[in-house]
Amino acid sequence: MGKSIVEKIWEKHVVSREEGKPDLLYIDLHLVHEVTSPQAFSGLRMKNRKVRRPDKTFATMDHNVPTVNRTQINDEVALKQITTLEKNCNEFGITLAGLDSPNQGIVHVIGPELGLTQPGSTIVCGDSHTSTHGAFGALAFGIGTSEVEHVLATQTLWQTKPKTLKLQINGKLSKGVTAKDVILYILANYGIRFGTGHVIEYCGEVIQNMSMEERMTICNMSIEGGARAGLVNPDETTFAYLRNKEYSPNDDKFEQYVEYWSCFVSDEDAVYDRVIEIDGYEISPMVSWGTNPSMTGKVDGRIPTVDQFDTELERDSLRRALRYMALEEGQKIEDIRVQHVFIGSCTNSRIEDLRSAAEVIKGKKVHSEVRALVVPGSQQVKKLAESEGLHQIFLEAGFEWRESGCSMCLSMNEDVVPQGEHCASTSNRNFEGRQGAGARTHLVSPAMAAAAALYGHFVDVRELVVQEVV
Ligand SMILES: CC(C)[C@H](C(=O)O)[C@@H](O)C(=O)O
Ligand code: SF4
Repeated sequence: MGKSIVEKIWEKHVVSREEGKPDLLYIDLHLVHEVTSPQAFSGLRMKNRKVRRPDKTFATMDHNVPTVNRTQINDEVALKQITTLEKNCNEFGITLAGLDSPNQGIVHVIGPELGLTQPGSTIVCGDSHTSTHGAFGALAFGIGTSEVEHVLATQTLWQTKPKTLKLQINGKLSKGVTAKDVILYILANYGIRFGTGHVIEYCGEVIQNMSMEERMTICNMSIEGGARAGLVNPDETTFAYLRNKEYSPNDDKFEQYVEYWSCFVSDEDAVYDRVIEIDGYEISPMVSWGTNPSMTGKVDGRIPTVDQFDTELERDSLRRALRYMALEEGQKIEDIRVQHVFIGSCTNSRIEDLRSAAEVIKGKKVHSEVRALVVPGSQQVKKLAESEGLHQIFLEAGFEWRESGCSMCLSMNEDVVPQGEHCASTSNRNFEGRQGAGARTHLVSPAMAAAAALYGHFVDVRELVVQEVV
């Protein structure tokens, strides 16, 4: 019987196994950020322990860094977390991409772009969106702060073997439909719990045709479907991306690595605990209208009505979400007005995301009632975008062009959506208060966010594409 990539990576990393207990897994890469690491380092210090593999540990600061005047940190908690991370990295000998580093950025953007994220490896970080790295065929998952301490001290982690879910996306995507729409469509159709206890293996023609950045967007949001992680089998696209990255294997060893990485690809006859198939042609540009990522619909559709649901629980959760969002049941999604647009986050802040938004707004102006921000995922993305002149396109249209970080994805810095206002956001979570107390988030693709910035409400980006051709 064949094996799936998850089983192959797992078997390669088990250090110790005992009947009835979780397995002890070896961890190849531990990524660290300022929010979930302070107590872990304090724990080490109290027990007088060292970091076992500082060379397999890499840190950056992203969650609460300012995106303007980066050296001027006004928030006390943020300042404390940032200086604590600097001190900890210094003391424990860990490489840090700090605020003055050209490699600084959102932890899930910089791992891949530096070539730290590699196929067949186990990757952890005290952050739920670690699933992003699965795009490279790595088993990558978020861990809690006590586990961060365990990994720092031992380079291993106790884990129960997850179940496997094969999610095959057949056919092609229509023009104007992006990776973000694919994952939002999946969440809209299967809910926020369908992946519980599983690692999702994304495959099929749509995934094969995607760039690494698109695959990252999909794997990133696996966690919103409850999954432990999400991944894609490594292929030529993966290997091409990894060539010449700072921490990728050198040229002379690269082919050997490609051979090694290829061993992890799922066997044709691999068996999965669950299989889901969807059709790429069915997917439209999507907009979330509610307070979790599954409360999402097609841009040319309507918000559901209460009588469409069978149980009182579902009807209640719809009513509650609509009350928070100040929207009506049955309302047309295109009629939802937005006052803010945020292009950024580990879901959609890479160069292809910025290019796709820039293409929509080029030569046009942001609507007079909209405030729009672009926050590149990393300093490298920012620099590349500037070398292509994308920042000019954004600035001329009336967008603000910021420094890299998590920013308005969770508003731990000063980038906050005011109470009661709506934001078209390329991030991954739309929970109550996520972008500020009383803020109302709508999850969309970068192209859809850009279009909303121009019109002040949601518009079907496919129609813009068609109009331009005509
Ligand atoms: C701060 C961190 C623990 C958190 C996470 O784990 O996801 C954050 O990144 C988020 O997106 O909500
Ligand atoms: S960008 Fe958002 S989702 Fe990603 S790590 Fe930062 S806060 Fe979490």
